[in-house]
Amino acid sequence: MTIELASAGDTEDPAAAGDRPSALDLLTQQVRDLVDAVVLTGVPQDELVEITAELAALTDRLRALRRTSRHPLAFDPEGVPRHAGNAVTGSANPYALPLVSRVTSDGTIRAELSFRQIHEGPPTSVHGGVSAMVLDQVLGQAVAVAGGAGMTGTLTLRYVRRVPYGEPLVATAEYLRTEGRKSWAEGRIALPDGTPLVEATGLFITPRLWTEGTAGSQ
Ligand SMILES: CCCCCCCCCCCCCC(=O)SCCNC(=O)CCNC(=O)[C@H](O)C(C)(C)COP(=O)(O)OP(=O)(O)OC[C@H]1O[C@@H](n2cnc3c(N)ncnc32)[C@H](O)[C@@H]1OP(=O)(O)O
Repeated sequence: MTIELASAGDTEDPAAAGDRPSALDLLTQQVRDLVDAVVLTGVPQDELVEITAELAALTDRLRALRRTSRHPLAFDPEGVPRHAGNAVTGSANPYALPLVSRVTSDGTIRAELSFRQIHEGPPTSVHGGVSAMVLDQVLGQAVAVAGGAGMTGTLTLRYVRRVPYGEPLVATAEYLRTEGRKSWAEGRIALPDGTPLVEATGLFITPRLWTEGTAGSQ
């Protein structure tokens, strides 16, 4: 198999890399696959011991050279914040789904997603905190695209129906209004036919420090 990689240095600038995955993106996806495999594995104990030793060696190889800075925050042409290290969207963060959002013609943030078994809370259902994390992100993106980027002040959720994993779902969010440094948004995780599973409203506050010219240093 030939894998066409983004060229060296592109990892810091997704726009420059185009649609080609970087080596770091591929590593990250491999680790996600690994995590899924760990949750579902049924291999015998002695095999688990051997695999653990191999993973420990790989972990040491990755630690041989450590980043000294965070992944940078950038904005795509639609104004959606992109951050490779983000816990929900990060292309370089194995913990992230990753969630890929776009802005629709009416300004709605829309992301198609599918949770996995690693997101399980109650048996056969997605953990409520994981749903909250996704909604925090898309609501935050909605206010950011509208020009009111901020930190979450409050996030209110209504869990309407159980959220399944392994099925296609849609997360959407709309900017509502701004008063001073406060902006509000609402959103939901729904089935593809629009049936709501979790609904959310959120207040996002642009920290005083950001308005004083130190954005991104928090
Ligand atoms: C530019 C780059 C942007 C990048 C963004 C990418 C986004 C991507 C999407 C990411 C999405 C994920 C996002 C995440 O995960 S954000 C992570 C989760 N949230 C936090 O960690 C926030 C922690 N808190 C703070 O940093 C500060 O307390 C903030 C910034 C919120 C306010 O501290 P600041 O010193 O600036 O404000 P102030 O004290 O002068 O108060 C101002 C006004 O606000 C009112 N108030 C204050 N707090 C609350 C509250 N909790 N609920 C309701 N109201 C609150 C207050 O009464 C006052 O009202 P009024 O008296 O004026 O009426």
